[in-house]
Order: sequence, then structure tokens, then C-alpha cells
Amino acid sequence: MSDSPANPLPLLSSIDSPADVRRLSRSQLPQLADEVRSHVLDSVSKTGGHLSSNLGTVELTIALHYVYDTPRDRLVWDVGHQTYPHKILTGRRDAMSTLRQQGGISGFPRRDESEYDTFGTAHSSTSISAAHGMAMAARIKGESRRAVAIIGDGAMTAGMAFEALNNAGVAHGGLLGDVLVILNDNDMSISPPVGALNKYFTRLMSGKFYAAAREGAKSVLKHTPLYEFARRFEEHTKGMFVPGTIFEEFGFNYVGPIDGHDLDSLVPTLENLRDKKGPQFLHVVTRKGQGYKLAEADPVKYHGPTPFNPAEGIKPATTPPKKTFTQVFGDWLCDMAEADPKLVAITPAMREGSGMVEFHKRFPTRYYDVGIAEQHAVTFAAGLACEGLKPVVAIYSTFLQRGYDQLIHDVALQNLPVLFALDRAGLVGADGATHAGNYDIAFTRCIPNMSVLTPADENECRRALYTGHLHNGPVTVRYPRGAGAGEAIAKEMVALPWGKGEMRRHSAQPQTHGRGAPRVAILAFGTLLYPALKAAEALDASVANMRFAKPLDTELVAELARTHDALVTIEDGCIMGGAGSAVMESLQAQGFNLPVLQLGLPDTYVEHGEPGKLMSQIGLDAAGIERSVRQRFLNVAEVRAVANK
Ligand SMILES: Cc1ncc(C[n+]2csc(CCOP(=O)(O)OP(=O)(O)O)c2C)c(N)n1
Ligand SMILES: CC(=O)[C@@H](O)[C@H](O)COP(=O)(O)O
Ligand SMILES: [Mg+2]
Repeated sequence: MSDSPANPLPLLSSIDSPADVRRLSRSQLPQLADEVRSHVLDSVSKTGGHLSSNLGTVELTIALHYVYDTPRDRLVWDVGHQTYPHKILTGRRDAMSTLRQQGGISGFPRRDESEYDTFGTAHSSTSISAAHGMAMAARIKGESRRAVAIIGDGAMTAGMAFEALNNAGVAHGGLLGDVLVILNDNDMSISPPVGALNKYFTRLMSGKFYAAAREGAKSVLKHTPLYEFARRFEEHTKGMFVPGTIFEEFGFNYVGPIDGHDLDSLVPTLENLRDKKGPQFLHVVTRKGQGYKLAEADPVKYHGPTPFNPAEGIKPATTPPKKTFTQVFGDWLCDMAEADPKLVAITPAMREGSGMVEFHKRFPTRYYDVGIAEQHAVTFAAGLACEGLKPVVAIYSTFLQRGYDQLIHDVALQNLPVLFALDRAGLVGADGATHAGNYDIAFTRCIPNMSVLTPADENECRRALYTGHLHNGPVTVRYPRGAGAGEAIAKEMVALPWGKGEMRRHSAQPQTHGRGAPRVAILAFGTLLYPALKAAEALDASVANMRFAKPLDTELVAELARTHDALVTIEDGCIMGGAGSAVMESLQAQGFNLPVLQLGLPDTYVEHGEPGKLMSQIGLDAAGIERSVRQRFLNVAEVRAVANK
């Protein structure tokens, strides 16, 4: 890496767009790679973000922009967590200091951020479908653009990737798209990779397989033009053309594997492929964390670090931090597994993020990492439940969106006892709108047989998980990223009274029936109970901790409606169709007619930023709740004073 103190990035500082990259000589590219890598490490160590994957895509990114005519040719990055080198080369070098911060650039590709970001990603395994769409559009419009999907070995495990291969490999209306799929194989997902596909990739990479395949290919192809093609590849790129791989069966020309850190292999191979018609598949081998020893040695730890000193690496916290909801879940899972041999736990490739490392260690035969396969995870759980087991699917709220039909058709319709531990409920912060868990209350509560629990703090989360585990039907227990307001977590398992909320504060104000300042009750679902309690002190409002979005405590709703002049609902989920809407439906059904203010996440995408600040900006901190209630029900003149607090 460059070490000139005057300008640590002498070459990179002259690169403002891929056109500048294309003006470089081939011999300058390794230096550019060093500088890009150095800038990635320097930036991410200051802002936090996805590190290991980006260190691994430096050369591939340079080669792609060098060979392809971007943005005219379309690059589609799968997941997009590996696009920092791409951002750096496409005019966002200096903006890296704002990465994932409010008002700054996103950690993922975004069409509204750059013309080089041809497709918004963050949820995995969409790239081949999108690139195929773009390639077919070019064909239909008679344009000679190329489309390239760059997909990791982890992302390749999703069914959606294979649905796209299945479609892209055959002609439609006599037309084949000029799509190139690049498999960026670093033998890692976030955790070590799983499944038969990973074993297959390993076999493809093993010298034995290659050699055999290569010899086989030569004898089969000897007298065909393809033989010449294969021979040229070998000569010029160290890659090889191997028929008979699964990708060939799908109708793609499979080329590789080649070393994804060797620009002398990458550039000529891509040049060859660029000029080929029809679906092409390039297998590139990279190393996660490449060029930073600590990340190479522990790519999991450096997958998505918070800021750290690159000279020292990530250090353990000096004082043990407060337990997160994720850790509360992980502890509960181990304790429950001790007590109930029927418990099995499933993660779609999120062992670390979902707090399951310890469970995996202690209960390896009851732990299933199914790969990035949320739909399969849900139906697999349904199958286990059919046979009397008690599956727990640990899944981020945002990723359950992938398994929605499976949730309805395979789990809920058959009323199977599957517990969904929904992490990252509500806003998540730096990952932004793509990862926000805003919709699960709305999309789960409308499903017959589903129960939806919204614990307010860590203690209640443990109790909710236990309650869900005991229940004989499908349940979600949702909780946010990070820690909550809870104190010490009680070890014993005590179930929550089913479908019942609890009163946490009683207003001292009398009911006025419209003849004075109204007596207000706040009905809180989830962790916003705590800012609601704070606001209620200032407002002298009653507060109920509702605990269940479904079954809703309709008796408590009725009681609050009878004894108050106005109600407020609050949740860290979308307002439309959420828990507040459930309260409205219940009031309507029970014949109540009183003013209700629904607070929650607005009908818009909240972008990346620090979660506390974002919540304050959308009025979901204590001051914002107080302000909204006053504005709607109380002395409007006081609102300004509260706004200035
Ligand atoms: C649908 C979906 N599920 C899970 C994730 C979380 N996730 C982000 S990156 C990743 C691993 C991807 O592995 P790979 O594609 O091999 O890329 P690498 O991290 O190795 O660069 C996972 C599981 C996601 N983004 N989208
Ligand atoms: C890219 C991706 O989807 C994950 O790496 C995600 O960024 C993890 O988020 P958490 O840090 O909340 O686990
Ligand atoms: Mg990978």
C-alpha cells in the first residue's frame, strides 16, 4: 500500500470517474488497487461499515470499470455491501467519510445516489434477475449494452438466484440476453458458508476437478470452434473453460475459476467475455479481507465493524456493554433448549447477527443454518413442526418479508407452532431503509392464527419468547437492534398472561367528556413504551403496555376508551395497518367513538443515520410524543415550548 505522507493516494486522487480509470495503462492498475484498498480500510475504520467484503472486491471492481463502458454497460452488485471500491471509483471517493451517516452516502448501491448504481440492492440474490432484465431490455430496444451481475457465493445459495439462471439461460422469443454473471467466490457468507452448493464450489476449485474437467473438455471440444475459445482463455487468462458444470447445464458459458486478485487474469478474461454473445458465467476466486491481515484471519469479525484503529484492530470492550436484545434472545434460546429437547433453531445465514453462536456451539445437532434462504427456512420449520418439534426461526424482520407466502401458506394456515424471533424490528440505523423492520406488525397481524408479541424491554422479551414457545400456534416476538431500557434480566421463565396488556401509569386528571382538557391514555406497543412513559409524566397521561398486537387486549382497549377522552397509540412499526390500526378496528367494532392519535413510523422510507436522532426527527422520542399529543389534543400554544425543549 502507498506510504507517501504528502499524498497517500497519488493515483486515486486523480480518479474522479471510471473514464479516468480507463485512461490508465494496465501496469498502473496494481497501484490503483493498493490505493483503493488503503482508502477502504482508512474510511471504514473511521465510519464503521462492511469491511471484509470490500477488501475482497478491489481488483474485480477496477477490472470491471476498466473493461466495461460504465455506466452505459450495467453493473449490478448483489447485496451491494461490497461496493465501496465501486463508490470510490465512481465519484464518491471523498464522500466515503460520510458513509452510512445521516445525509451521507449509503452503504449500498442506490439509483438516486449515482448513475453508476444501476440497481438498488441490500437484500441478497436479486442481481441476476435484475441484470437479466436489463440485458433483455437492451435486446428489445436494439441497444448493444452489456449487463453484469456480481454475486457472492453466499448470495448464490438463494433460490431466487437459481430462478434467474433458469430464466436467463434460455432464449425468449428467439432472444438471449447478453448477461454476464460473475460468481465472486470467497468461500464465505457472513459466517462460514453452508450447504451442498458450497461443497460444489469447493470441488470446482479443487485441482483434481479442474484437471479432469479440463482434459475432458479438450477431448470433447477438440475439433470445434469452442476448443479454440477454451485454448485462448487458458493461454491468456489462466482461466479455463469447463463444460458440464451446473452453470453450463443452465445454458451459460462457464469460465474459471480465476484469481480475482490478479488483474492480469481479470482484465483479459473480462475483455474476452465482454465480446461474447449470450449468457456468460465467470467464476472468480477472492479472499474476504484481502490485504488487511486481521480481516483475512477473521473475516467474520471484520464483516461489519464499528469504528476501530486499523493499527490495533478491533479490541474487546473494556467494560461489558449492556446486553442487547439479540443477546437476550441468544441466552433464552440456550436456556430453553436445555429445558425442552424438542426445540430446534433455524437461521437463514445470520448466526452472528441473530445471537446464535453459543447455541450453535452447545447444540450443534439442533442448529440449522440454511443459507440465504428465508423462504426455505420458514417452510423447513413448518415441516419440523408437523413432526412435533418446536422450531424457532431467528430472522430479521426485514428478511421475513422474503418468506411471506410460506408464513401464510405453510405455517399459519396449518396453525403450526413455529416461533419467529424477529430481530431488527423498527429502524436499524446505518443500514437504512432496506434493512428497517417496519412492516412486520402490519403484515403478520392480518394472518389468521398468527399471534404478534411486542415486548417493551429485555426482561419482557425473555418472557415473550417463553410465552411464544409455549403457545400452540405461530407466533412472532419482535425486538429492535441494540439494547433497550430494561435492567437486570430475570433468569426464571415466567409466561406473560396471554393476550393481556398491563397498566403502567394512571392519569390523575378527571375525564372531561369534551368540556376541558381531555384525559389521555397512551397505548404503547413495544420499546416505545419508555419514551411514552416519559412524555406521559409531562402530559399527565395514562399509559398501557399493550404487549400483544395480536391477540389484542380488547377489554383493556374498551376500559381505556370508557375512562379517557382521547387515546394515543404508539409503535416502532409502520402506522398503516399496524398495532394502532388494530386498536382503531377494535374501537370501531365495540362501538366507541373518541379521538385517537396514531403514532409510529410514517408512510415514507427513513434513510440511514443514528437511530436515536432519526427517532427524534420523526417525533418518536419523549419530546416528540409530548409535542404530538399536545398539538392534537391539548393546548396548541404549548407546542412551541415543547418543540424548543
Ligand atoms: C435476503 C437477505 N438475507 C440475508 C442478508 C444478510 N446478508 C448480507 S451479506 C450476507 C452474506 C453474503 O455472502 P456473499 O454473497 O458470499 O458475500 P460476502 O459477504 O462473502 O462478500 C448476508 C447473509 C441479506 N442481505 N439479504
Ligand atoms: C449486508 C447485510 O445485510 C448485513 O451484513 C447487515 O448489514 C447486517 O446488519 P447488522 O449489523 O444489523 O447485523
Ligand atoms: Mg462470499
